[in-house]
Amino acid sequence: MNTPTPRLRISGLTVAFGGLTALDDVSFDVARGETFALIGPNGAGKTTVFNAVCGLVRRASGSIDIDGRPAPATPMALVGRGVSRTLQGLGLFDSMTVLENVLVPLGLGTAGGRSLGETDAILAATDQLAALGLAADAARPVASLPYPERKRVALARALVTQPQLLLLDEPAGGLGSDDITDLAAIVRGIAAAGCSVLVVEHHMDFVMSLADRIVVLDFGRVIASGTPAEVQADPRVEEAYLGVEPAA
Ligand SMILES: Nc1ncnc2c1ncn2[C@@H]1O[C@H](COP(=O)(O)OP(=O)(O)OP(=O)(O)O)[C@@H](O)[C@H]1O
Repeated sequence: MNTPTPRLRISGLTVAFGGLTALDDVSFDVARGETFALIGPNGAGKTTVFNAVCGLVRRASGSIDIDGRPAPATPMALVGRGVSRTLQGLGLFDSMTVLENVLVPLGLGTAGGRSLGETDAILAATDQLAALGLAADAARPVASLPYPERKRVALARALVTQPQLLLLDEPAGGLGSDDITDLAAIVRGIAAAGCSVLVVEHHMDFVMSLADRIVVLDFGRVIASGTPAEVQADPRVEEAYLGVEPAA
C-alpha cells in the first residue's frame, strides 16, 4: 500500500550559527490534517525549525519537503505553496487597523492558491475576522485591542491565505486559561478542516490535549517523539526539562 505523502517532511536538518549547532540532524514528518507539536526547553531549536521551513536561515544540510516537493527558498513563495506562520511575538503593524493587518498577506500573494482583487481580499479578510469573533473590531487600530484579541488577529492574518500547513509559534503564550481553551477549539477546527498544524509551545496542558504527535528537541537534537502519552512517559523528556538523570 502507498504511504500518503506527508504535508511536511524534514530530513536530517542541521543548522549552525557560527560555532553553535542550533539543529543537529532533525527529522520528522507532519501528515495531512495532523496537529504536531515541537517542544523542548528554551534554546532547544524550535523556532529555528520554523525559520528553516520558511527559508529564513541557511541549512548546513538536510532537506525540507512540502507536499513531496522541496520547500521554496523564499518566505514569499511559501504562501503560494499553502504555508502560513504566526510569530512568537505578535508581529502586528500597530499603526494599522485590524482589517489592514489581516489584508497584508493577501497583498503579498494568494489565498487558497489564487490571487484576489481588492474587493475579494477585503471580503476574505472580513470573513476570517468574523470566523474568529473579531468582526466588530475590523476598523479599530490593532494596538487598541487587548492582548488576547491581538493574538487572534495574528492568527486571522495567518489563516486568511487558507493555508494547508500552519506553523504556530507559541500561540498560547501570554493567554489566560479561558483564552487557551478557546484557542484549542480553534486549532482543532483548523486541523479538522484538513490543514496540518505544526505548533511550538511551552504550555504543556495545551500541547498534550491538542497534539496528535510530538517531537521533543534538546540542544538541537530530537530526544523523544511519539504520542503525548509516549512523550510524557519518556524519562529523557523529564531530564531535559528538569535536569533529572533518568534512572539506570
Ligand atoms: N540568528 C541567530 N544567530 C545566532 N544564534 C541563534 C540565532 N537564532 C537562534 N540562535 C540560537 O540557536 C539556539 C536555538 O534557538 P531557538 O530560538 O530556535 O530556540 P527555541 O527552542 O525556539 O527557544 P525558545 O523556547 O526560548 O523560543 C539558541 O541557542 C539560540 O540562541
